[in-house]
Amino acid sequence: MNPELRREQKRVDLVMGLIAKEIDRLKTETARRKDEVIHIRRHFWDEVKVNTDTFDDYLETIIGLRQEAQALSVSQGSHRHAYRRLSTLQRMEESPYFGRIDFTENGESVPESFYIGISSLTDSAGEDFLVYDWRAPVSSVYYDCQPGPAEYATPGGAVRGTLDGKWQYLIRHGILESMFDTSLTIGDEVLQEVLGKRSDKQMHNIVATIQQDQNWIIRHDRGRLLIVHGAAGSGKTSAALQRIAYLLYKYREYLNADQIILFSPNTMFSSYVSNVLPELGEENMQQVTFQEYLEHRLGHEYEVENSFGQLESVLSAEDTGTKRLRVESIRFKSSVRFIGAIKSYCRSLESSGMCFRDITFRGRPIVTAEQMTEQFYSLDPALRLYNRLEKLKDWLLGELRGVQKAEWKKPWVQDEIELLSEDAYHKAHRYLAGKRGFTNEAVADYEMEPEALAKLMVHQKLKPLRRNVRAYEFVDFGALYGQLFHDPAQIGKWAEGKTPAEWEAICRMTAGMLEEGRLSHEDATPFLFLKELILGFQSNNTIRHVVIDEAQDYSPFQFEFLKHLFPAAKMTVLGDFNQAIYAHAEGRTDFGALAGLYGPDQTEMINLTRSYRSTRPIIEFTRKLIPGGASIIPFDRNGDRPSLEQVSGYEELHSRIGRKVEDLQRQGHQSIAIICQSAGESLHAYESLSGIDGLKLIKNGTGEYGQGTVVIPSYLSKGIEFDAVVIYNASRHVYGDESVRRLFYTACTRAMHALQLYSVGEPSPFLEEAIHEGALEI
Ligand SMILES: Nc1ncnc2c1ncn2[C@@H]1O[C@H](COP(=O)(O)OP(=O)(O)OP(=O)(O)O)[C@@H](O)[C@H]1O
Repeated sequence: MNPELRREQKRVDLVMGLIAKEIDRLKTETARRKDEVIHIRRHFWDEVKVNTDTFDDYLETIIGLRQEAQALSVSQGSHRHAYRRLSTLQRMEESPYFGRIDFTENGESVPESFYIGISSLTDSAGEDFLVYDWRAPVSSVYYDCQPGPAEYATPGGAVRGTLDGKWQYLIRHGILESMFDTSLTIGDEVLQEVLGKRSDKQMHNIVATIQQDQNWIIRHDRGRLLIVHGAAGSGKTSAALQRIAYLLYKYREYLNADQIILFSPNTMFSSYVSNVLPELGEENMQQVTFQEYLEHRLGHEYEVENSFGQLESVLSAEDTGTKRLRVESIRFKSSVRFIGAIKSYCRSLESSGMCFRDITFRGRPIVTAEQMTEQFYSLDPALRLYNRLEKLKDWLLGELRGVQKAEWKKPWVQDEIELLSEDAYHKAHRYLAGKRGFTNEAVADYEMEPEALAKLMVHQKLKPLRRNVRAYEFVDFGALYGQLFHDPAQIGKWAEGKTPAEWEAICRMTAGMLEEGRLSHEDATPFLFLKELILGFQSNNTIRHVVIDEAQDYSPFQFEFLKHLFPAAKMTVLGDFNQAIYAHAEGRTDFGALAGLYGPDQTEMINLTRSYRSTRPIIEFTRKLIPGGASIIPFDRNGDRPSLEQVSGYEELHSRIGRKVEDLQRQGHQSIAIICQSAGESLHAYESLSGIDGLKLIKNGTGEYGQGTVVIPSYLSKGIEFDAVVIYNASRHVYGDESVRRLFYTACTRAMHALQLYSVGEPSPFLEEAIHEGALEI
């Protein structure tokens, strides 16, 4: 061992010793805190005397309860805090730090060494930092600067000085295996090693090798909207997750993980990325898919198609006319123009056109839709729709009180009373006794008046109606949305005459679906938008950051919607238009239109062009599949050239894939994906390849990303990666239409180390350039 390594190993030993001591202390502390929590929970009610006899007793009970709950919450908080620190230190036990900078601050004569790791660590006196958190202000020098003049921002202003040198450390279980002088580029050696590893079933943090442009994204902190457009594998998801960790660190006093929400493309992706923040000692942010959100808000009234269903219906449409109609419908209903049309429609509802539902009781209408319309439009027209609906709601509740008065003497009430079960009868007795002031012990003394019971009976029967009125169920949103499509010419005017060519047919198609209780994916967001415009947006003010991954898949409509939904939040949007697989994005190549969301002053954009996921030969191939692909820069990692085998039929295809998978497994690839275009093709492939050991079929709704060999539809493979990818059938028949080019590109870019394509018959025209230029072995 050379003297420098020996010296550095000594330091590692010192730090490891401190970590071990701190871990011991925290183990004792977490055990103690845990006991404390269990004790408080177990004896919670022993400590609180519940007495509500007098107001003072009641008050004392409440105060006692509060104190106990507070003690429990403090203990739980301390336990959580100690436990999290313990987990972080246990991770640091594997590798206490990964980098070092020597920085001489202006005015000082000797450089100071800063060691950088996943979290800070001070000496036992708590005075000197032995390790700096990668998110600390000074650590940005490590990611951003080359030797020479350097500076970093702190809350107190910029600190200037000279960066004298920069090192990368490879420490495993306390042993310093190597250290590199990385003054010029950050750890290409280490990056090589990290990227050359086999994939894992969960994504890992990249803090040891964050690149300069990624660091810019992570630390960017100006304006409302940050847009990242980056090539496949350029680290967008990684940068987004480390950015969340950074924000949680920087604003730890005001921000917690629950105030950040990540919109992910599907639930499998959510599970795939859920490890990164805990690995960095942070709690996970909230994760949701847009579909989950839609379903949550739309309830069960409609059968709501999901985005994959929409894609499948376009992919599998046999007849070109139906397909064109659907694509046109999707594109128009996702556009900013349609948002404008819906807003105009809403304004028109201020003077006429509201749709209501009759309120019926015991089979007959007690307030009709016509009465509601009359009442609604008799209200002050200066009031907003929502305020008028509130007034209408109060009026309806009044009408229900009138019904109650009118009904209690009717014979049906007596009939119902006679049918009451004993239990229900006693319940009513207890309830009325309580209302008359009888205490629990004296309930038996109360003699129930028949009149009170009859009134109670009617009151109970009307309860669901009152609940529905309070929830604005009397507004017929389905009819309101459907009405939009009754007069194709009117919406044309609102959309400034820019409706699609087959607009009338689209209107008929939409109205038909709504009547059948179905809501297509492209209608779901506009439907909800209309509802919210009328009822007032149910916004969420607690969320401070919204991160949208795979953002090319969101329509302008969805962005507008999210902006309204999270009015207090900043947004980070990450995507790649070369992977835009949905019909609404056809023809769109960048996020230019998004700048209008918060205005140019509040918007920052960055492009990532270097790609890390795949070997150089794979990237040299995939970038030939898309226009402008030449600007994608591969990270220099060796591997075999992707190869294409043309077969004459499915039988041959399946036997070749079987042999190839065996071969890949033998080479040690742990995750192998056979990627098909659609769900139908996946099922066919899965059934035909059943001879492959442990083969799994991934379907929409598969919640966990596992390892092994899988068959997966192209659109579900978004955002994730595999050691080796087999493209099931890259033929002209399957990937011949320009509309699926991006889908094909997405599928091919999932491969980290090996990529094999098969084609039954003539290969896809997308491959021509790659074949011509020798990027694909045939
Ligand atoms: N700086 C880095 N250091 C180490 N690994 C990195 C770095 N940047 C990216 N990677 C790795 O590259 C792979 C791709 O990263 P990621 O999934 O974040 O890219 P992406 O841009 O979101 O890709 P896509 O758009 O194709 O889904 C991951 O394995 C990630 O760990």
